Amino acid sequence: MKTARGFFKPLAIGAPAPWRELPARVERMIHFVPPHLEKVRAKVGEIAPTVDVILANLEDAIPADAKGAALAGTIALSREVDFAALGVGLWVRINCLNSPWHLDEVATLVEKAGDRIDVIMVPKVEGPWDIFYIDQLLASLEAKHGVTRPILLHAILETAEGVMNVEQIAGASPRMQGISLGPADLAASRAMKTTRVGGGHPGYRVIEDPHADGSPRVSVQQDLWHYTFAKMVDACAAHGIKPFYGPFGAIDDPVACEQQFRNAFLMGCAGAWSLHPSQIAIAKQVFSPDPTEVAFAKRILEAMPDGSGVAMIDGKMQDDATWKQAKVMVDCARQIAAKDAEYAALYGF
Ligand SMILES: CCC(=O)SCCNC(=O)CCNC(=O)[C@H](O)C(C)(C)COP(=O)(O)OP(=O)(O)OC[C@H]1O[C@@H](n2cnc3c(N)ncnc32)[C@H](O)[C@@H]1OP(=O)(O)O
Ligand SMILES: O=CC(=O)O
Ligand SMILES: [Mg+2]
Repeated sequence: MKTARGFFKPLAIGAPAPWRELPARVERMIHFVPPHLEKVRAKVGEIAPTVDVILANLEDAIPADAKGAALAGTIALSREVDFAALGVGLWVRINCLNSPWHLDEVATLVEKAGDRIDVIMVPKVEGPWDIFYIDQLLASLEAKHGVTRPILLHAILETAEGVMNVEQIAGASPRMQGISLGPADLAASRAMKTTRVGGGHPGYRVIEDPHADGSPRVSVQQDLWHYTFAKMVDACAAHGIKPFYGPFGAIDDPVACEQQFRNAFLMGCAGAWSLHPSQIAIAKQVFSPDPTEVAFAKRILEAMPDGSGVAMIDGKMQDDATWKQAKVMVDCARQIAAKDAEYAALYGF
C-alpha cells in the first residue's frame, strides 16, 4: 500500500505530477470508431462536434491482421481532427495486457500522440496490479517524450476476477478516470448462457405462485446486471471516479438501448458507449438530466438556500438529503449547459 503522499508523486523522473482532481468533462457518450477503416475515419471530423468523446478502438472488433493499421489510423486521427478545440475527448482502447500488441501500442501512442490523448481505456482489468503496471509504464513514457499532462486510465469491468476486485481497481491510481461495465466479455468470463452484448434477457425473470384457478401467472423480466452494476457504481463513487455503462449491441433496438442507458443514468453513471451513429443521440438525451427534473431541483435549492432545514414543495418533503440530490442534478445540468447551447436553453442557464 502506498503512503498518502506517495500516491501523488510522479512515478518516473520527469513525468508530470498526477492529477489531484479529475478534469471536469462532460462524457455522456464514448463513441467507438474502428480507426483502421479509412472510410469511417474520414467521417470523424463530421461526427466529433456531435459527441463528447471519440474513442479509437484497437481491441475487440478489430481483426488481428488490422491491429497495426488501427494504431496508425489512431495517430492519423489525432492529427487530422483538433479534438481539444472542439471540446471533445480523445480516448483509445488498447489491447489487453496479456496480448502481444499492448506494449507497442502504448509506446507509440505516448510518443506520437501523448499530448493529444486524454484517456487510455484498458480492457479486461483483473485487479489493481494491472493498473499499477500501466500507470508506471505511462509515467516512464511520458517522462521520455516530455508529455506534460498525465494521460488518464479507464478500466473495463469484464471478468469475474475484475468484479471481485473492483474496489481496489477504482482506487489503484490517481490516473483512474472511470470504469465501464463490459457485459459481453463478462458474460463469457462467467459462463453465462447468453449470446448478447448487454441488455436484458427474456429468460431471466421472476414468476408469481400458481393460482388455485389455474389462471395465468404474472412473470416479469429482471435485470441480469444489477448486482455487478451497483457494485461498480459504489466502487467508483467511493473513489471519486466515474462509472459508465458499456456497449449495447442491439443497434436495431433503440428502445431497449434507451432503457439500458436510462437505468445506468439513474444509478449514477456519467455516460455509455455508442457503437453506431444512431446511439449517439440516445446517449445524449438520456445522460442529460430531464429539464423538468432540473427545474424541480432548482426549486429545492431555492427553497433551502443554505441546504439545511425542511421545506415542502408540491406535497413533497425536502431536507438536507434531497438538497444534495438536487445539487447533483443542477451541477450536472450546469456542466452540460456550459458545453451544449441546446441544453443551456432547455435548462434556462
Ligand atoms: C462487444 C463488446 C465490445 O467490445 S463493443 C466495442 C467494439 N465494437 C465496435 O467498436 C463496433 C463499432 N461499430 C461498428 O463497427 C459499426 O457500427 C457496425 C456495428 C459494424 C455496423 O456498421 P455498418 O453495418 O456499416 O452500419 P450502417 O450501415 O448502419 O452504417 C451507416 C453509416 O454509418 C457509418 N458508421 C457505422 N458505425 C460507425 C461508427 N461507429 N462511427 C462512425 N461511423 C459509423 C457507416 O460507415 C455508414 O456510413 P456510410 O453511410 O456508408 O457512409
Ligand atoms: O468490451 C466490452 C464488453 O462488453 O466486452
Ligand atoms: Mg470486452
